[in-house]
Amino acid sequence: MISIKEALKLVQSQNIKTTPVEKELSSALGYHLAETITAPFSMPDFNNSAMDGYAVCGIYENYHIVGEVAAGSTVDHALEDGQAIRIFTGGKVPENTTAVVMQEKTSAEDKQLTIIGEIKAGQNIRAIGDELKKGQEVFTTGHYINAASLGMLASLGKTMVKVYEKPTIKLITTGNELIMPGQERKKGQIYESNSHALCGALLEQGFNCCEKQQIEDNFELIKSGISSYLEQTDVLLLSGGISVGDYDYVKEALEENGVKEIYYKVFQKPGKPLYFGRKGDKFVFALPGNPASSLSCFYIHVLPLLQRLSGGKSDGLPKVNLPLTHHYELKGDRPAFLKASVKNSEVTILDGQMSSMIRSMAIGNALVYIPEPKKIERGEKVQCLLIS
Ligand SMILES: Nc1nc2c(c(=O)[nH]1)N[C@H]1C(S)=C(S)[C@@H](COP(=O)(O)OP(=O)(O)OC[C@H]3O[C@@H](n4cnc5c(N)ncnc54)[C@H](O)[C@@H]3O)O[C@H]1N2
Ligand code: MOO
Repeated sequence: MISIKEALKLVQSQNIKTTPVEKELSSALGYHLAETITAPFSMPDFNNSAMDGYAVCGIYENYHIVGEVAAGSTVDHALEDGQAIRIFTGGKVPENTTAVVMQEKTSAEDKQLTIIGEIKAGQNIRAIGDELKKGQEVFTTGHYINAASLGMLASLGKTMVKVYEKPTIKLITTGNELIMPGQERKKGQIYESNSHALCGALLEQGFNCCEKQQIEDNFELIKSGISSYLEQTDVLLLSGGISVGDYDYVKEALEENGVKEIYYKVFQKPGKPLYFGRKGDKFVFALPGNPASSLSCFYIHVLPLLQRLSGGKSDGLPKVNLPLTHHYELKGDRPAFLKASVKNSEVTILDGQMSSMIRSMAIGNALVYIPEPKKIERGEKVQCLLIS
């Protein structure tokens, strides 16, 4: 059995292959850049008005109005001393403009403009290069494309960007006791739920479960299920059948498929019988079947690999240290990831910590990591992994 730190390091140290692809900007949300972006022109690349008002030349109380500049007008204007021009937000500021005065601080009659209050040179002018200079680095390789990045890239005139492809992911759930929601259930059977939680977690984190299947506890069926999925996917996830029971066939079926074990069993709760292996460029995680174990193992151990495979720089869920709202004692012997709720910059460890219990995870939004069994006082800071 290895420690959590060792397990994470083993994932982190894998040689991986990332694939750069060209994507249209409209479908690049959630990807990581596979190129460095530099500004092809300054932003803004013409001096423009930050207000609806008047561009004025010189600092006076009265000006002579000589015309108008609407946003989008490409006509070149030049002001002379004592002249003003009507201008609108985003409009190109004429040559020789001293400042732009917002409409509310002026009064205009015929061609005569009177200023109310003081004018400061340069006011309300968005100058060339204020945000970016031509040639300046905008984003580096690995940058995560969020909504604002799409806006930034579009404002630089980009229609295509080079991003890292995301890994393809398939999921096999195993267990004779599992039936599908909607089917009639007999005592001894339960509804298969892990695939729903795992596919949801994948989506939540920007990945897709391309295909999933449920296989009964039958060695040959599990072996051939693994074989066909492994051929077509970058990452194979399995749930259940990875412990030591007589019907736990997953580990052996993976071996028979030529998957090399990187680790098996992590000293943690939940998720002790976690398996990680690889075959060539393909990675396999066999997650323990208990619902909370499989989902926590996904967030803690699978997500960092998926992030690396998609060219990202993050290392799993975001982490913060927050004070606990109550006293807590971690019993047992294993380091634990406890289902918790973060609210108002504090964290509460929830009831229902057993590996079979998923409701506490559903109503919570974080996992609290406690590295060893101990008593923790109210107000003491603990590490929180933020799920949402
Ligand atoms: N003798 C030992 N028994 C167990 C050990 C151990 O060390 N020695 N470890 C326990 C721990 S810890 C875990 S976690 C589980 C993991 O076992 P498996 O990965 O083999 O999972 P299963 O036995 O198939 O299932 C466990 C549990 O979860 C339910 N389950 C499974 N798949 C699903 C699904 N897709 N949807 C909903 N629920 C699912 C299943 O019915 C079982 O109740 O092993 C312990 N045992
Ligand atoms: O590791 Mo298991 O997930 O404790 O029940």
